[in-house]
Amino acid sequence: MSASDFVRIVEVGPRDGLQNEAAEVSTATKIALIDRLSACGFPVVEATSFVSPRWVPQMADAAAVLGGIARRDGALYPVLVPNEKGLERALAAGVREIAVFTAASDAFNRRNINCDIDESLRRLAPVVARAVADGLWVRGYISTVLGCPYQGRVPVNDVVRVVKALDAMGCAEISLGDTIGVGTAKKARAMLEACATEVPMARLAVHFHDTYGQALANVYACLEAGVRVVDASVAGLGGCPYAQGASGNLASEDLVYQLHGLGMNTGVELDALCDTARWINAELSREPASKLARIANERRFAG
Ligand SMILES: CC(C)(COP(=O)([O-])OP(=O)([O-])OC[C@H]1O[C@@H](n2cnc3c(N)ncnc32)[C@H](O)[C@@H]1OP(=O)([O-])[O-])[C@@H](O)C(=O)NCCC(=O)NCCSC(=O)C[C@@](C)(O)CC(=O)[O-]
Repeated sequence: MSASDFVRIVEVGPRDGLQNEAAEVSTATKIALIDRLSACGFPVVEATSFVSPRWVPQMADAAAVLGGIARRDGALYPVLVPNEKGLERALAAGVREIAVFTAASDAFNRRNINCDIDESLRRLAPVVARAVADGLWVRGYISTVLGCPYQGRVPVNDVVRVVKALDAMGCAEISLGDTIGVGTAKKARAMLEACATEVPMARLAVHFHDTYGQALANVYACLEAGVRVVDASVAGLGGCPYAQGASGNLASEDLVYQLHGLGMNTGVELDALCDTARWINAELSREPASKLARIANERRFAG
């Protein structure tokens, strides 16, 4: 990997991070979080999701959140969309970027979206087709790429099959999610490389949860394999409501520290990000899950 490479970080905290919070987070706090992350320089901030509020009540205010944010020129603000109803709501809210999602495991999909993989692909095809026809940027997520909380091991071929299906549908980017953070570096790299035999590496992203403390090592292995899009969540917020035991995402500030230390560019301002991590931790009355947010003078050794 070349030191000067740009790594595009997709900041998923306002969606993946907050969706699992038990206590209701106010719309004002969600808006302030997105605006602060925009100001840190993230090129992509996943803002919210237009899923069923019966399933994920925390995201019920999606339209109000989008209506309140200050969009930074050039930044993308995708939202999760599970079905045609979600797309209708997102379009009505003026969304220009969406993310659809499925999994490499039937068992997880049934808990998360109430259908198996094949049915999810049938449902998503018209959603993606319409979004692409309307000129929207569409990202596809695949959960459980390195293990499923219900099924256990997930064969790489099952991941590759779903990658091919999302690519054929028209997804511009496909994010490979280790939903429960069980992956290790060698397996993560092998899975990514298998996917890259079907879809160019430039259109693949990696999305690690840090449940087993492997996320940064997995990112490093995948950077060596050529990936340049990495998902992360400020303060390591997160966890999936339908994957018990899944801890937060890889913390954005720990990732930025790593990437800048490797000489890579992200466009993200680390001090402002650490301030934002401390701020959202205080708002949510949480202890920082990231290493960086615990350190007062993170800048001294950065870069
Ligand atoms: C997919 C469904 C809707 C199926 O849910 P269902 O119950 O099978 O669907 P339904 O069509 O029978 O709808 C049930 C009710 O929800 C309504 N509804 C239906 N759709 C919508 C919508 N879009 N917006 C608003 N309302 C909606 C619908 O109108 C109906 O309302 P009722 O008539 O009963 O009052 C549901 O299972 C769902 O919303 N699941 C989302 C779960 C979720 O958000 N999980 C977290 C995101 S995935 C994730 O975090 C992983 C990721 C991406 O980060 C990567 C990784 O780490 O792995």
